[in-house]
Amino acid sequence: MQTKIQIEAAGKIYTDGKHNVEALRAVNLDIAANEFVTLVGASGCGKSTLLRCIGGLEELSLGEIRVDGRPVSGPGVNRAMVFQHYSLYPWLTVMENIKFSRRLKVHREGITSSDVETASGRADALLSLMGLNHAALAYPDQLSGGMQQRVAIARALLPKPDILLLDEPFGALDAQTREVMHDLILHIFNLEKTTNVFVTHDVEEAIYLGQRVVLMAPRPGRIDTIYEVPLPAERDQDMKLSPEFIRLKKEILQRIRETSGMRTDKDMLDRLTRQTEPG
Ligand SMILES: Nc1ncnc2c1ncn2[C@@H]1O[C@H](COP(=O)(O)OP(=O)(O)OP(=O)(O)O)[C@@H](O)[C@H]1O
Repeated sequence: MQTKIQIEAAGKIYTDGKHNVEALRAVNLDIAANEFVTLVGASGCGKSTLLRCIGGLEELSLGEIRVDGRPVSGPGVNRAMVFQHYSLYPWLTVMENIKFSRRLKVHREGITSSDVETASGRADALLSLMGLNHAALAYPDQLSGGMQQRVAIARALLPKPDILLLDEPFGALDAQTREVMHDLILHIFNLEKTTNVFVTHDVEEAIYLGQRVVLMAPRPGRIDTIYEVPLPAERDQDMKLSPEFIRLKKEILQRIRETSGMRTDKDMLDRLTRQTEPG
């Protein structure tokens, strides 16, 4: 098993000069090439921070992240990010959006126009893969949320990244569209052989997509538990009804509740009832 991403004693402290927030403490994690890892945990446990540090959008305060053995010191074309908000350019068509990063690089890094031609072939292929051929000339505001996110994913895949970093990419979509997107993202993962790190609040999504689910805990942000997902590599929606799936979902949800520092509903109800009882 070849290690793709090594996270070693990673720490991140945000400070505004007066207050410090320890967003990550002593995070250690190795992610193999062509592995699909999902990150879950209570709000504020550092999932997005960790993803942004892998992407090079944020600098660690302590420790190191290496990709292919080389320390991450900023963003790179080998690591593409997809966010919850599609961040498409409203004045560009679908196809122009997909090719946009390539166009920018022509100016910035002296990529030749023949590189751009090759990218155009790939852009066409990605457009079909996403089922968006009919929408190539449409503008983002003419598309549904699911279609916009497919454009954002195609744009991220255009430069053939080895690593896809996804921050709640389906968080704004309705349940049916999410299911379709889950199968699409798994299909792309198998085709493109990327290494995926996927942040989500949705435990079911984390289990369905991930080979491992990394549960993080807040204050300070840290890894609490790593779960191997006991499902066959080839997923299908019916697996969500299997006893292993349901058992793991329960276990992870329970642990998120325990680590979130919030009281369980029953505790809270008992307390409220006591406070409102007369005498
Ligand atoms: N730019 C920033 N400046 C200061 N504090 C920050 C910044 N970004 C994140 N934080 C803090 O760091 C901690 C971790 O935040 P982060 O967004 O990584 O968590 P998360 O697990 O992704 O949360 P959520 O699930 O709510 O999106 C939180 O306490 C957050 O308030």
